[in-house]
Parts: sequence; C-alpha cells; structure tokens
Amino acid sequence: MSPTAEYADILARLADTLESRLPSHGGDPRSSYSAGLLARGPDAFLKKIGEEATELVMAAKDGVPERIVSEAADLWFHTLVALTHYNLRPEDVLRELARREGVSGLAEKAARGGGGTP
Ligand SMILES: N=c1c2ncn([C@@H]3O[C@H](COP(=O)(O)OP(=O)(O)OP(=O)(O)O)[C@@H](O)[C@H]3O)c2ncn1[C@@H]1O[C@H](COP(=O)(O)O)[C@@H](O)[C@H]1O
Repeated sequence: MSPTAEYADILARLADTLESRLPSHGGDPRSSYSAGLLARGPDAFLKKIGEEATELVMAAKDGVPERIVSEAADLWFHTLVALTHYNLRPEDVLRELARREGVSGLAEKAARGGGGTP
C-alpha cells in the first residue's frame, strides 16, 4: 500500500474522534486532552494554534526535518480541534484545496486586484 493510501483517511478518523470529545458529546477533560481544549473554548485552542505555528516557524528556521514534521503535526491537530468546535470537517478544507487545484496563486491574486511578491 502506498503511504498516501495508507494515511488517506487519518484526518477524517481524527475528526470523528475529536467530535466525540465535544462537551455536547460527553467529552471528559479528565481523560482527554482535546476534550479539555474544547471545554475551555476558542481562547484555549486558538492560543495553541498560535503557539504551534510559531514553533513550526522556529523548527523550519533550524532546518531539522523531524522537528518540522512534529510541529506541523501539532499545528494540524490543533487546527482540527478548532474546525471541530466550529462544526467543520477536514473534508471542508480538502474540498477548498481541491477547488483551488491548478489555479495559480499569482493568477488568483491578480484576479483580486492584488500584486507584488507573495
Ligand atoms: N494527534 C494528537 C495530538 N497531537 C498533539 N497532541 C497534544 O497536543 C499537546 C501539544 O502541546 P505542546 O506541544 O505545547 O505540549 P504541552 O506543553 O504538553 O501542551 P500544553 O500543556 O501547553 O497544552 C500535547 O499535549 C500533545 O500530546 C495531541 N493529542 C491528541 N492527538 C490525537 O487525538 C486523539 C484524542 O486524544 P485525547 O483527546 O487526548 O483523548 C489521540 O488519540 C490522537 O490521535
């Protein structure tokens, strides 16, 4: 099995798990890290997204592949927690990326009247 096929549904499965951690689904902060974040609300998980994004930037600047992957995974995970709170799914983001596929970022920016470097 190719790595892509092996991991194809990990985001959906993780989203299912996170939904089960919502307060409305009985998520228990005593036994679940994500239930704790979801119970504390946006201030808690949005702060984590900011921290993880910064940690990813620092890892990338250091250029250590294992740390870049680890910090990117932390950022994706906390982003999924946020999506869950707002009743959104990773499939919604994947659909948006699919919609953009093949559309140059430069062309899209020009269509919006933007210019300059990325
Ligand atoms: N993928 C993850 C995942 N990635 C990162 N993390 C946690 O995210 C936190 C990252 O925060 P930091 O790196 O800042 O470490 P920290 O200082 O300990 O964190 P804080 O105390 O600052 O929150 C750590 O506690 C990690 O364990 C994750 N926690 C859970 N999952 C997945 O979510 C599922 C459900 O987890 P629970 O909700 O805990 O049952 C798990 O089975 C996993 O599949």
